[in-house]
Amino acid sequence: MCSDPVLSVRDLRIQIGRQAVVDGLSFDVMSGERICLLGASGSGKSFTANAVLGLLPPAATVQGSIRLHGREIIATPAARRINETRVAMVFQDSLSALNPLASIGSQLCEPFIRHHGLSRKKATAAAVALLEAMKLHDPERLVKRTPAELSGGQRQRVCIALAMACKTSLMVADEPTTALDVVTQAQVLRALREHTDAARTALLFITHDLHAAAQLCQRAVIIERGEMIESGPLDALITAPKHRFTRELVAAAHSVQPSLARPAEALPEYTPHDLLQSA
Ligand SMILES: Nc1ncnc2c1ncn2[C@@H]1O[C@H](COP(=O)(O)OP(=O)(O)OP(=O)(O)O)[C@@H](O)[C@H]1O
Repeated sequence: MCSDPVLSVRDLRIQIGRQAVVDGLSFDVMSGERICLLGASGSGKSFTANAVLGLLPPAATVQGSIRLHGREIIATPAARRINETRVAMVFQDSLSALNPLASIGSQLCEPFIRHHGLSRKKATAAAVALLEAMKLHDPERLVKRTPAELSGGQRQRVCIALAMACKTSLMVADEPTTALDVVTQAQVLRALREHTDAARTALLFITHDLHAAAQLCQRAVIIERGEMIESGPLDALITAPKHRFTRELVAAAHSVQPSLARPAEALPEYTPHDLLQSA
């Protein structure tokens, strides 16, 4: 891992009217690193993600600093970002993230054509190869379908493929597995892990789910009511949580799945059959 952060957030403050929804948040994401922003519902995770993406609502006032490769981007909305400061994104709702009227193929081709200058033919080949790498069955047929013709898990892997096609150095994934069943969650987390590893893409993973975070991330920033309460290597936070909220989070996660701290590399490849067998 190189020593310069890809993303550097300093004293981030976001207000909606008089309410502070993010209050003095600071953290770094290093090159190729996956970190999670972990907190309860309403703790300010999505506002932080949207500030990094340049997607804050007009009603929000923002202060502090967000640097991508050293360039200040806090006041630059997504639409005005240059190539070097673009951030790829994956959202919870894959159906609304994709254009319902356009084929999967035409949506996946767009970044290859627009940002990487490929011909339509080469872009289609690249799109098919990317879907194959996402372990999606029969990608040649899949590219001809529209989003509504796919399952939630297939669609979310298309969204990850779309984010990877943008070839940015940072990806933000906001609760990408929350709406999925456990088997599909594991597939999507594996796709995120393998592809960010392969492309050395840094990941800011937004979640309230410690299990999902433990499968994907090396480091965590824990927030409560818009403030950072604890941060560090995820393994250390799981084995020796310091803050009350982190302790509660770990205890609650252990109560549903005791083997929480398994390293990502050791995770089994779950199939529906395995889960049924172990039930
Ligand atoms: N449009 C809005 N106007 C005023 N306050 C808002 C608005 N949208 C969200 N909030 C408040 O901002 C705070 C942070 O919201 P945010 O969506 O960032 O939380 P979160 O941690 O992502 O929650 P979740 O896990 O439920 O998505 C919450 O207290 C929420 O009530």
